[in-house]
Amino acid sequence: MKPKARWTASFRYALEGIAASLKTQRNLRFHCFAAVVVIAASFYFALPPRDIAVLLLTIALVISLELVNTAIEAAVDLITPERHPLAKLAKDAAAGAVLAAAVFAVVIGVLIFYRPVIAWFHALFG
Ligand SMILES: Nc1ncnc2c1ncn2[C@@H]1O[C@H](COP(=O)(O)OP(=O)(O)OP(=O)(O)O)[C@@H](O)[C@H]1O
Repeated sequence: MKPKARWTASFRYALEGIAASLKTQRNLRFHCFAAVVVIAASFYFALPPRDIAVLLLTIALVISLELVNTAIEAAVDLITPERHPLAKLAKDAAAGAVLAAAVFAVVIGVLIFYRPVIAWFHALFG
């Protein structure tokens, strides 16, 4: 395969992975929806580029970990249909990684949006 065709195929497979994960993983759909809301809010509140960059990085981290979590779940299910403590550890640790990133994402969101939202409320309701 030519290098360009190989690159195109890899890109297509990656998009297929994202599409398949979106179809099967409700949490991933929720995180993508939350990401769209956060990005829209960051433009609405005219946040400085550095804050938007931090939010984008945080969103990328959560969504990427959600995709890795999906991959680990699939790999574990492929390896063993039986209950095994290591299978549990793999799935729970992967889910824990998503949870840790999501909790810190909420903290980062509060830190960044706190002032503009308070100012917005003051402007609206005096
Ligand atoms: N093969 C297994 N051996 C031991 N424990 C398992 C195994 N498969 C799943 N579990 C336990 O059950 C939990 C739920 O697993 P499941 O495969 O249903 O994924 P999930 O967390 O429901 O993810 P999702 O709903 O996003 O697919 C895991 O977090 C783990 O604690």
